[in-house]
Amino acid sequence: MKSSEILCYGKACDHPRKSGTAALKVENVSFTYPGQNTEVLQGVNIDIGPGEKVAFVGPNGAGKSTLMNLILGLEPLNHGTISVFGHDAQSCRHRVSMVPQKNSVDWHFPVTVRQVVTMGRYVHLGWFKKPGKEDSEAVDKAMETMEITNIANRQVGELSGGQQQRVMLARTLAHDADLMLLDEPLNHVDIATQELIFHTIEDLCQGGKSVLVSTHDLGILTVHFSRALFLDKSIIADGPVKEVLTPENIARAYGFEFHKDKELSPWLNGY
Ligand SMILES: Nc1ncnc2c1ncn2[C@@H]1O[C@H](COP(=O)(O)OP(=O)(O)OP(=O)(O)O)[C@@H](O)[C@H]1O
Repeated sequence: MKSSEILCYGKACDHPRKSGTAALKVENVSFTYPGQNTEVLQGVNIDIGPGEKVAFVGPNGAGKSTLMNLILGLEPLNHGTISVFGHDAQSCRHRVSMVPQKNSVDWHFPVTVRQVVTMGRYVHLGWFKKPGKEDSEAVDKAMETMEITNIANRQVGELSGGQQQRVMLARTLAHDADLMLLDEPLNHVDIATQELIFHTIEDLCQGGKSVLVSTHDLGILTVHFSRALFLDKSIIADGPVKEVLTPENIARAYGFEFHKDKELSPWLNGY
């Protein structure tokens, strides 16, 4: 995926949020990439409310990034519907922001940290209007939250993996979307950055934002999430972490056989 696609938000719509509607509603979505003949998503249904923080779990190739790209409108939908706060997701792209997987961004793009974070404001501005005081303040605040103010003038290509991840999160904060899709935000980050990311997500959800976080780290589910969605082309399980994080569901999602008598990893004991 090109940086220009990831950084494109589409036109801001002025549809008010419909009261009582889900932040995200995915209904019967199936998807096949153009020119391919295998479905990568099959009959997916998801309903996420305002203020919810949901872990999105599944093996490599399960379709997590594909679904996030469909929600953001980066791929055209083949089958089913996706709505955001009661409106067709395609017409409400400014309400949704995404932190893409780190390796899907072209980090050689010659821009500074501050310029990337400011891109989060273009959805409110359009590409041709200059950022004003309010935008500048939003950018400052986002950089402060992600603790990157001291590297504001550095080129993003020169940064470490963890610093780049903080920059992409700051851009999302500056965007101030209502639904945030974070695609493996914990990859390449140290424990301090992980903690910062979790605290930030928690604050966002307390403020009514909805956040969907894809992760391969099942160990964090019980600590940081109350709800988890297991996907492997179709939804394998969806519900409170305490109920869905079972050896059977993990085995189903990751496609291995579960033996009751086999010893499990320590963090699964008790499930
Ligand atoms: N542009 C594309 N064209 C064709 N097939 C694609 C494309 N992008 C992804 N795929 C395929 O779609 C399937 C789902 O991939 P996707 O990246 O959505 O999975 P994922 O769950 O995000 O995996 P991971 O955990 O490894 O990031 C895979 O089989 C992948 O090969």
